[in-house]
Amino acid sequence: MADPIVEVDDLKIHFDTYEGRHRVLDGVNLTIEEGETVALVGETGCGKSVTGKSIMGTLKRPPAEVVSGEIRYRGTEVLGDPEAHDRVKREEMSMIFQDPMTYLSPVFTIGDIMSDIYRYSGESGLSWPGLLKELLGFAGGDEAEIRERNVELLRQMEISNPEGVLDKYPAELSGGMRQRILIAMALMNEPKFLIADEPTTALDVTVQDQILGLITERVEQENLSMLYITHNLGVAREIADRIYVMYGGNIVESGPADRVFDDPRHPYTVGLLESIPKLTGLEGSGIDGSIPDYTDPPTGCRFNPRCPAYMAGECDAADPEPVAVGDDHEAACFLYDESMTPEETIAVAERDITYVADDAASTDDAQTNAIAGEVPAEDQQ
Ligand SMILES: Nc1ncnc2c1ncn2[C@@H]1O[C@H](COP(=O)(O)OP(=O)(O)OP(=O)(O)O)[C@@H](O)[C@H]1O
Ligand code: NI
Repeated sequence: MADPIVEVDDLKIHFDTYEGRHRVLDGVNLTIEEGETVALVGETGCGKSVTGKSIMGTLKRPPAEVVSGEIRYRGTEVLGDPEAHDRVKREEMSMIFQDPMTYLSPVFTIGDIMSDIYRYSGESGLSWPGLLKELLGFAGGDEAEIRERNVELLRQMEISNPEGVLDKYPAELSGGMRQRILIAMALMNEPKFLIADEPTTALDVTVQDQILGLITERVEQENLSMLYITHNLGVAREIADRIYVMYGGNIVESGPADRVFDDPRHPYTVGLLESIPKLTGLEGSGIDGSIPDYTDPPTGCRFNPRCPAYMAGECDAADPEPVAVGDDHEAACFLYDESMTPEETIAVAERDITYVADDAASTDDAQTNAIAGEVPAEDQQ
């Protein structure tokens, strides 16, 4: 096993709002190893972005409050040490987002914005040309060389007319082009670790694949480690070495991508996967209940009100700890205990977890029982 690059340990994040206290992250544990691509999946509102922002150090505190936990980057605790976090962020991490327009100022050209990023990085004490020299091994650092470097970055993103694009304003470019530019910018500081938060969700289907291809190509070529946040289970399976499934602010299941998809053990994961064919076939159906109310979450396992394998007196009494259900495969569920063999856990999953059959998907009853949430709607885009 490679060394961990990022470790999240018992992360609890609450938000104080006028509606009350939102107990969102409820003890998240997550590890990303060197060179590994990890996908974080789950319905809308389950806490994926809050987790990503916590790791990136961009969560605003307040309203967010760290109730417990540690985040270690190559062994250095950063959650409680903003200076260390800033340094790591500047030198090693980058993030790409769903909506590039939020991060591209409309009044500057792409070339200007890219230059600004160098200047911002320069706040660490190095001048812009100095930083370039330092980071990119440039001998000089005059305007022409910097422009040259920007052109090269855009070319890596398969932008065919990089010179022209540098002189354009963000609004003059397509969504896909803007996302390519944002990825190029994210790679400017030569990060070692990338967080991608739904980077293709806002794009046309045909463009989604191209962007995903560009990201995975860069990740492979530069040997980056990546946390990829998505609703789209197909994408997660395609790109991830390991998957973390999140529900209501908890990691409910984790493991190698193939294992989690082929042998899901947590009732939530089972429902999530079963809801895919339904959703691609039937628009708007199969949606049931909702994620927990974070101001008043269910006691015990937060999934218990929606769970087909719910056991009264157990699931509502205590928080389930992750249990090994296979090789490097864990589920946080009272159906399993550590003494079981992987085969026994499969038998339990098959016996105790039953969702409504697909052919009943159009009835009201199925709608209240099936698990779908927003996941498939996003998959359809
Ligand atoms: N700034 C905030 N103030 C108050 N509550 C917040 C704030 N940010 C997030 N939350 C709470 O955290 C929950 C999880 O948000 P998060 O953005 O992490 O979900 P997500 O899994 O990324 O969803 P999506 O797939 O829609 O992006 C939200 O439902 C909301 O209740
Ligand atoms: Ni999100």
